[in-house]
Amino acid sequence: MFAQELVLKQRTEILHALCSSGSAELLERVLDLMLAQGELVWEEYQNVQVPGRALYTNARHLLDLVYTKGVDTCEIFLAAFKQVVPEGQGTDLHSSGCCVDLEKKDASQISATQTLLIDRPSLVSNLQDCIDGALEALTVSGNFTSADCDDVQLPIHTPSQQARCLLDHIRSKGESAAKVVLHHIQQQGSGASRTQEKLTPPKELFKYQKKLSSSVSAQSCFLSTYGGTSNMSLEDIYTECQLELAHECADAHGPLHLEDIIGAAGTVNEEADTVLVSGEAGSGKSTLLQRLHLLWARGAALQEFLLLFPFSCRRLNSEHRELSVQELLFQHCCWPDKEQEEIFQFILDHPHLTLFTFDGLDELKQSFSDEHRLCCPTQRAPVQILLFNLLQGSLMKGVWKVVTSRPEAVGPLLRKHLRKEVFLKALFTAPKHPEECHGVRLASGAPKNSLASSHTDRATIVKLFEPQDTRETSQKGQCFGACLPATAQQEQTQGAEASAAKTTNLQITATFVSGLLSPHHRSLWLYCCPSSVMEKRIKQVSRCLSKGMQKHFKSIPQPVAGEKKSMHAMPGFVWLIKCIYEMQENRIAKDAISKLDVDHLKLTYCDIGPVECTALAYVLQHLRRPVGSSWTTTL
Ligand SMILES: Nc1ncnc2c1ncn2[C@@H]1O[C@H](COP(=O)(O)OP(=O)(O)OP(=O)(O)O)[C@@H](O)[C@H]1O
Repeated sequence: MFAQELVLKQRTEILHALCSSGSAELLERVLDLMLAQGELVWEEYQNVQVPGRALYTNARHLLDLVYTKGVDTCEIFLAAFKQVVPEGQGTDLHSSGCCVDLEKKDASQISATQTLLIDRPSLVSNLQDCIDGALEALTVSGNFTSADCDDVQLPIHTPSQQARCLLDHIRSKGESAAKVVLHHIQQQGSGASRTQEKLTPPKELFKYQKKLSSSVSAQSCFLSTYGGTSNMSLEDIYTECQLELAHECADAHGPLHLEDIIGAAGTVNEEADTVLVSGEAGSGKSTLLQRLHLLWARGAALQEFLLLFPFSCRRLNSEHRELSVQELLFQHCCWPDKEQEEIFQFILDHPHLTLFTFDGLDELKQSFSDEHRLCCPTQRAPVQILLFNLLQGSLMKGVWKVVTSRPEAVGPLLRKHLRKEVFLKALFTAPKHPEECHGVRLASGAPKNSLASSHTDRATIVKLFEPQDTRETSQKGQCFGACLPATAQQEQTQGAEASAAKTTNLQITATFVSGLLSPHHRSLWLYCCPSSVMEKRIKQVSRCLSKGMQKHFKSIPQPVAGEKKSMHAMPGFVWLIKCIYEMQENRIAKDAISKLDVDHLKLTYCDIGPVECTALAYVLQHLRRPVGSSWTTTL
């Protein structure tokens, strides 16, 4: 009760101490402390701090509020008052000995938005020195508009009021804005001292940053299915994956998150700037990178980087010109409309604000070598040489690089240039929507066609591919088409209404099963069915594939007079070819293709990638006339 009485009895003195200077600073600092302690909720704070109202009125309002909230709040108020108002300013409160100590709450386990509240008093003081930089970072990341900046920078605001106003705006912007500003303040504390520089990006850089992030966002918001036949929103299907540091690390607590890929945990070489994300085939490396790109472009992660340049090693293979790093960045990722030199110079001057990602190092035609050294960013060289020099840091030292690869493609030569390595482990994760097979990994670290673990209940896998309605058999029919007996074909007709997504899933399953039937994997079946049954199934499937092919060939229209007979490979044909390839039985390939009688096979517009090419080569080598004067393959 004592604290409450003091607030009442010393009201005049408290008001005088807080307001007599005419500046709102003391009152605002008391409010900061009370917010940080959780003694005032946001609405109460706003009710006290009414802009344009007399300072004394605001202070009176606070005293009324504190008094009505009770003795605990009064104690916290008095503690805040003592901390803010210098001793001997007309009150006896400093000697009253009635108040509690203000606690510093633990901000390590909470969100960035909560941290802004809990650390408000110190953030207000830290921000005063870097308001401009913080506003720039918030604008560049797309969290603040120029109107927000104008609000903060109103000439009537003192520097501390600008800081408070900025924090208040961030509250309405959410977690990503809070992270940006916290990171910025942290950089000013540690990063700025590292470089002893003030960040002054040229105007044109902001425009370029905007163009780059919108192009990265557009590239990364859809994910192709593994079969490459359709696109789905990454946001809808993305499932968190399991990451693990390659090296034991004392400071790693709890699961690793996407952003930890760039974090300090697991660092083995402080001097290196390249992080390797390794994982088996199909474990989700490209998808993870795509997710990182999308989060960055939307301002939700990696906001410490102003620029992010995504590269695909597969695509780099087809770049046959010699390029400089500048040309590589601008021609392969995003072209600056103006001031290219100025923008590139900014990147060179602030390498730690740029991130390069290279997806699929294992797909690069050349394996990593550090023989050909290059350190001049304007010197031209083959792109592989540029890439190797970027990874080892002889070019663009200080720029962060994240590279993904299957583990077998990373040798000791590259390993010595790695800052750290993170393993991507596949998870058995249920998809967000039952009809999607995305997000389902069948085995951690297993090859695509081994059983796309013993810990998994087989029924779970089967269930994931099950259609959700009663037309189950009919949809199976879609997948195996001509392979089924007449009754099933009837059902297939009904199944034609089933969605394309389900068909794709079933096709992937069938391709997967074909792989399991290959001589290499056949032994795996022995755990679940006797070999006589297996043999029967293999015959059945090869008959089905052969029939499927014949049916396809029969549908090829006869040539018009005077023209060669030609066939356009349709997705169904390519799928059958892939199944035959997966089965790895020459006999089936030979049998299936023996009756193909066309002079011209067109492969345009049917999504032929490296996997499809390999499968086509495997099967088409058995053509009766594989290369002939009348044979043309258009790719
Ligand atoms: N996190 C995820 N959430 C949902 N689906 C995913 C996820 N990761 C992967 N997938 C699915 O698995 C497929 C294969 O993933 P991805 O291409 O990323 O693997 P990868 O490790 O890069 O394979 P590779 O080594 O063959 O290049 C994707 O097309 C996608 O359908």
